[in-house]
Amino acid sequence: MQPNDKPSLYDRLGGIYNIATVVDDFIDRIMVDPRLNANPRVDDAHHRVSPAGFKYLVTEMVGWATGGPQVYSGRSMGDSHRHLMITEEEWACFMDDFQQTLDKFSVPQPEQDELKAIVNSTKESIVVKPFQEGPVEEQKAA
Ligand code: HEM
Repeated sequence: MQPNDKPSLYDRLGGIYNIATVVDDFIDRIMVDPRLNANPRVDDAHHRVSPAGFKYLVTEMVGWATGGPQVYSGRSMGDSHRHLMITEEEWACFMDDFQQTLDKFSVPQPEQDELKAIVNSTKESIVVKPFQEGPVEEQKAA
């Protein structure tokens, strides 16, 4: 970081220990959220993947996306969610869980806004459009 540059979001969040703590709470929240597990594909995957591995990948991704030294090694958002057929309503529940976690750790508003913008940038790859099969990226490619 140059002396006059604004610190990265990663640094403003307090680095990987803080990020991992927030991800730990968030993943524990979403993996048992009955609103998300009402989708049988999500429920099945939430019982198939290990919480520790899931937390590892999401922590790595958030470190990478916020300007930290981590390099995300997981699958693309399309590849890891396409088969889940996630709806707009489920997306809203996921964001509600996210808000609860951000508030629990009193993440300041500017950093909350930046984190939500990062998460929202993945929405097109994750949420399916109503009345059509397949995620948005596939529909565009078609
Ligand atoms: C309603 C929203 C979402 C739900 C219900 C959901 C659920 C899931 C589930 C069940 C898996 C395991 C899939 C499998 O292995 O079959 C998964 C993987 C993953 N998700 Fe999500 N997800 C959502 C949104 C997001 C968002 C917004 C992000 C990040 C910005 C994210 C990051 C990841 C990552 C990093 C993985 C692991 C990828 C890999 O296995 O390589 N998810 N998600």
